[in-house]
Amino acid sequence: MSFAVEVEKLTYEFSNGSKPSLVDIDLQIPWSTRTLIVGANGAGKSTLLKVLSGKHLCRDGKILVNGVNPFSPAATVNGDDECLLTTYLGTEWCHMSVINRDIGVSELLESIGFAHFRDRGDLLCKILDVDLQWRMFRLSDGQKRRVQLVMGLLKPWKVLLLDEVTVDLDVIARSKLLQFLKWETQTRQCSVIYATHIFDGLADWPDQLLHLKAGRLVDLLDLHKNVQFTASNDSAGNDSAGNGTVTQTGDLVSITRVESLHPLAVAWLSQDPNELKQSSPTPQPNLR
Ligand SMILES: Nc1ncnc2c1ncn2[C@@H]1O[C@H](COP(=O)(O)OP(=O)(O)OP(=O)(O)O)[C@@H](O)[C@H]1O
Repeated sequence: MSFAVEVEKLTYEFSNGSKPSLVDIDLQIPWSTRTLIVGANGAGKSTLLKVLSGKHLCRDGKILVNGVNPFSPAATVNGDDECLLTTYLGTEWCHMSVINRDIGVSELLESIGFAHFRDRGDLLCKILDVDLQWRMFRLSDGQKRRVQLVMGLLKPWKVLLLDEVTVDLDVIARSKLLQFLKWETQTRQCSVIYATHIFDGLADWPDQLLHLKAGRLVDLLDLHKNVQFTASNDSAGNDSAGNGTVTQTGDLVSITRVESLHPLAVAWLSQDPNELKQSSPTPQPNLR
């Protein structure tokens, strides 16, 4: 199969929506790659990930994941019962009720086939520092999220759709998780698509960057070809707060000083429509 994901002329509108949440999207995501989706609140990131996961039926446009329509009941990985076509880990998944129950972590993991995927499960527990002796109701939010991630990633997938599920993780756990996902894409044929507002530690993680703006795909950058980080400390290259700045010459985006995608996300989003900005002035605090 040539691409992990192929999308043509995809337009999607919720049945109760007043306008389409995704408009005329064309996209090809190669195998063994990591894609980051950048966009303002409401830009369509979650909707795109859910459509790709087969959660929403999309009548307009073509969507293929591993060559099959992810909404189709027959959307499985040909000849491989051990691998899921897609895994979507998003907000609703984060709120699964079982994580607050008085249940042991090993019992919880056994109930979803830990024994069958023992090597992968042990590796995930090690990476996410999960102790099988823990009891769920005694854990912190971040520890619960780590157990959930072990559960969500236990069964291998062809395409992983991550909808900002790392907010509760400490920096070490997040970094190890990102390294694990990178290793996965390098060692078996799979791809990861990750929507996030947190750009720390991501500079050398993605292969490509998508920018969604009001449901449209407005930028698609190949990180290896179109983005460079320059080491210059010269003040002309930085904003007043000393953060990196972004300049674009043709297809090449240069990010100065900081090796981070944060300045690029800020540059993109600062040009995006923001209904709040247009409708009312920012309220000023009353300091009297
Ligand atoms: N269940 C729904 N019913 C109707 N409209 C929806 C629904 N979910 C999302 N939308 C609309 O679709 C558009 C895209 O929403 P989406 O959740 O995909 O944005 P997002 O980029 O993931 O935003 P955020 O960064 O806030 O998570 C928004 O205009 C939103 O109001």
